[in-house]
Amino acid sequence: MAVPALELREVTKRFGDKVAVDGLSLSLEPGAFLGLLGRNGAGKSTTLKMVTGLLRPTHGSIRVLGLDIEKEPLEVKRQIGVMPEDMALLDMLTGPQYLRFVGRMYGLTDDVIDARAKELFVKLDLVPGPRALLADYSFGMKKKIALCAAILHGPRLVFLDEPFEGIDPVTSRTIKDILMAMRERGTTLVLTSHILEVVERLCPLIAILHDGRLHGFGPVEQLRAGGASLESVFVDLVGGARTGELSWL
Ligand SMILES: Nc1ncnc2c1ncn2[C@@H]1O[C@H](COP(=O)(O)OP(=O)(O)OP(=O)(O)O)[C@@H](O)[C@H]1O
Repeated sequence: MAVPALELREVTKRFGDKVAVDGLSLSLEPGAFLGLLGRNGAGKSTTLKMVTGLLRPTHGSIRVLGLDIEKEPLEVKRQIGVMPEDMALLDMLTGPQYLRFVGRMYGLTDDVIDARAKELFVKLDLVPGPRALLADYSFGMKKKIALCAAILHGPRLVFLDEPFEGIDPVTSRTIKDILMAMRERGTTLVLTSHILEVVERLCPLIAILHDGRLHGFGPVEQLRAGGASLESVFVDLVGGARTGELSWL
């Protein structure tokens, strides 16, 4: 059997008394495309931070592309791509400068970086042009640059935290196409999103986190057995929405 692209065993993360992730175990085959779902505060970003080496688990073990993240954190970081939730970009740089900075960290030559950046700028319609500073980019443009930085080096495993948040519908379509093309080439992808219609169409594999625990994991068709929408499956698994009027309206 192939070495899993990602393997979590009994992973727990505590922040003081708060248990953000609680004994999470899951394994992804190479080439898998996982949609990681959960309500606000379910533990999705904490999980992504742990599997990308930004946070250490309180308990449990994580292997990424066969590497133990505790023992070989740098090698893991070299081999993966990450689009984090908080997009800590370097505001005083232009887009192409930022991508050079990121590309050099991955050992790419400037020629390769510039050629790939040019392609990405056209594809993602990054209109501010080569001279605009990241500080002046709109939220959606920052998202796009963060995506460029995550995939510039052609990683085999990519983690994307809310890639479609604040993105216009046309760019959203382009991003979906890029992700599908990466998947066809065998890249393993993990994304979080609250846009269930997008996840339903894009991700063949779904994990649903609730209070830091796995409440559902499997192929999307299996979870939706009986023809239910992913939204109803999700709401059933994590508890119903509160209905009723507000007292003053
Ligand atoms: N650094 C931290 N210190 C204390 N508590 C934290 C910290 N980071 C996360 N938490 C808590 O852990 C829980 C899980 O947070 P997390 O950001 O992983 O949720 P999420 O599923 O990504 O939510 P969202 O969909 O709103 O982004 C939350 O209750 C959050 O308040």
